[in-house]
Amino acid sequence: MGVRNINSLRQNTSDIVSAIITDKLSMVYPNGTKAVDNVSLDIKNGDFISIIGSSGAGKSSFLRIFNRLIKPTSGTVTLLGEDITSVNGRKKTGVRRKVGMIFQQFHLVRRLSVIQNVLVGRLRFNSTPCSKTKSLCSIFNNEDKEFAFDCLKQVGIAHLAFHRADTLSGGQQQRVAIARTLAQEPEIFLADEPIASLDPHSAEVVMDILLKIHETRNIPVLVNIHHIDFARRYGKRILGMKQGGIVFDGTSTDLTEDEVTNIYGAKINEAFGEECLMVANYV
Ligand SMILES: Nc1ncnc2c1ncn2[C@@H]1O[C@H](COP(=O)(O)OP(=O)(O)OP(=O)(O)O)[C@@H](O)[C@H]1O
Repeated sequence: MGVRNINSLRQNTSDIVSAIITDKLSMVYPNGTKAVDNVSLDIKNGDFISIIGSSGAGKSSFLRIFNRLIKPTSGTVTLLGEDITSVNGRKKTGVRRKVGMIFQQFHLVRRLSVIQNVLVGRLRFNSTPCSKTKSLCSIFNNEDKEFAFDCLKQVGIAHLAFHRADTLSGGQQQRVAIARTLAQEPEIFLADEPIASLDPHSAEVVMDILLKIHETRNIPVLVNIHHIDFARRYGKRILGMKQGGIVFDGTSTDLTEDEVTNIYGAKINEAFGEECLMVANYV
């Protein structure tokens, strides 16, 4: 199957709200590397998307444009009805609040407790200046603290709230990162290789949580995943990236072996890596 035409997609799903629309989006790094190449897509609130592709295909760069961690070099991105292609300052901060993101390497403050890490997600709702002499918890009101606890409950680790972040397992730390993202009340959820460092069981727990977030909040979730089995199992829609372009846009049923071979080319082994085989044996 080829890339779906943006207009036909709009017609098919006209009753569902667009969360992200990209039009001829490209990203060329200063050294000349074209990471994203002319991508036009319509992403709906009802989308749970697995993005697959070999290392260097452009998956991370593509996601990072949506919370404006990087600025595209041409084309446009419309996010929740607003053109965010070139926003700066407060508007860019507003985009970062609306678009939550987790990463392979959790990015927690290791020496802080779990609940303090989650409260970091509330910082953008809090106007109290955070000085070195004030502890992080003291600048938040009870409502924020209850909210943070509730986020931890949603990822099943409220009992670990007062543990130091660096005493947790990788899977637990990723759940803290998800809770911190929930605390910012995102309208779009991005996950860049969220399970790449996790054991098979933890990987499944994390993917189940992301799916639940999508279903209960009706927000789009876009997940970069290296391995095909997870992408197929969880993605309601799968995007295949190759050399910065989208070469596949369809369901797991549409994703034939030929499509997988086309997406990964000579790097086909990346699609069925060791971790993936471990998971396949485990489930
Ligand atoms: N800051 C940067 N400066 C220059 N080139 C970059 C930069 N970041 C990424 N690239 C290049 O852009 C291309 C796309 O990289 P990107 O990380 O987006 O791909 P990816 O599919 O996410 O890869 P991986 O799965 O290995 O993370 C690659 O060729 C990469 O080397």
